[in-house]
Amino acid sequence: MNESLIVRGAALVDGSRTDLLVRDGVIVEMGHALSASGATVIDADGLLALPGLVDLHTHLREPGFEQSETVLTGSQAAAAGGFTAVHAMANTSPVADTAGVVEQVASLGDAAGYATVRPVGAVTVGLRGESLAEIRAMASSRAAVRVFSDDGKCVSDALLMRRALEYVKAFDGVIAQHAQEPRLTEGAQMNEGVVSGELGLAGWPAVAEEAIIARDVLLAEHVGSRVHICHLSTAGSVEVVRWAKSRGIAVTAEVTPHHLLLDEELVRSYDARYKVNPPLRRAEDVMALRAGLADGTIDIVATDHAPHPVEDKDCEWGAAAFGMVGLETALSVVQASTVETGHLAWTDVARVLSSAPAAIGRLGGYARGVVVGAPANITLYDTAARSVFSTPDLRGKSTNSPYLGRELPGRVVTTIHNGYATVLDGALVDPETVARAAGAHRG
Ligand SMILES: NC(=O)N[C@@H](CC(=O)O)C(=O)O
Ligand SMILES: [Zn+2]
Ligand SMILES: [Zn+2]
Repeated sequence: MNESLIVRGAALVDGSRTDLLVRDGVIVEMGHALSASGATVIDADGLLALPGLVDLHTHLREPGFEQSETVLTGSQAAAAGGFTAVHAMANTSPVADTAGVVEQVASLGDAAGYATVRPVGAVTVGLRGESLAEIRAMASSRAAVRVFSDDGKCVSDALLMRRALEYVKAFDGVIAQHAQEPRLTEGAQMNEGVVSGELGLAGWPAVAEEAIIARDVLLAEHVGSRVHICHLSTAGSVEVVRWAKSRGIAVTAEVTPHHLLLDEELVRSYDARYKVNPPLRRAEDVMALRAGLADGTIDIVATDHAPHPVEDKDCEWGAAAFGMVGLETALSVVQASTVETGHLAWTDVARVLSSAPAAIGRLGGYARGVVVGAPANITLYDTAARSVFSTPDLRGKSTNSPYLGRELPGRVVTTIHNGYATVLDGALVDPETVARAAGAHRG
């Protein structure tokens, strides 16, 4: 295979303009007026070339919940959002707690070809929090799992958490904790505070998140291992992580796009599209999360894309499932909540949505960005576009987006994964073409 591609006149995050020559899945040359015989030319005039986005926290739902999402449809949603790699959470059925399941998920991702799919392994068998899963077998399997999480559930047993941290240290893995003290959140429906009091909904106190984070950074320090905190949602969580980093603890943290933009006032609508775990918090928390991302306390933005079928969302608040889809809107929501507010520059966006999550997941070449010699994972983005987000913009199987009907900035125009296009001019490239290109890339 000697497929070549020229991306013409893209703006890089540092503001410079360049052409990019891509051959056999690698960026081989950057400069002006590049040419190559037989190359496909993509006009990127006026577009920003970001490194392909990497999501550390995606729910793809396969195996087991294919009515909500599959590896194929979820990676199509990812490509539409400018992602070229996703980490698929383990709360499937069966749970991804064995080498067999993680290898199955990775193979489905390879076959689809829309993004690199890295399975996350469960920390405990069946996510039950009772005994450790086959962490070592998943790490040394073909799927080479490096991120382990019981996400959806908290590893609340301190001894199990300690043992898990000790285990992953041997192969440079990381435990991604869903920080939710279960006893403090029994029956919880929304953030605990003034609004929950007014609405008469059971509250979810900030301390339930912060206490687990405090415990786990201390355990990580004690063991000398890496810990990652999923979906930080409170000002206090930012404070705890800031303190831990100041002590040199190897902690990394993520925030979701929705926690950067939306707050608990939306729950007054009783619209279950706003029901999510952890819950939308106060406006002060949103501001603290933006500040924490800006000063580096929070390392990355991760979508927590959580598809649910209509019947689990189109119902009364108390009965509805927790979770929102977020792959297609992530970059636009980050633009609205951090770039347009002056918290981040585009170089920072490239870091928090690509190189930093790639580094945490130990995704080699992905951490390098748009440079000669790096794998050609490139997202061409129109920062000046503005449009009302609507159902046809959703490319996954589920429609539980809180942004439907909302005006958002930016548009993903083209996504290039391993040197071939998965999205061209805003449209998904068809599955057969993508699968063939992916197969050719694998050789
Ligand atoms: N975020 C959610 O509200 N839901 C997630 C689980 C999780 O991320 O904790 C899901 O799997 O639906
Ligand atoms: Zn979670
Ligand atoms: Zn999740």
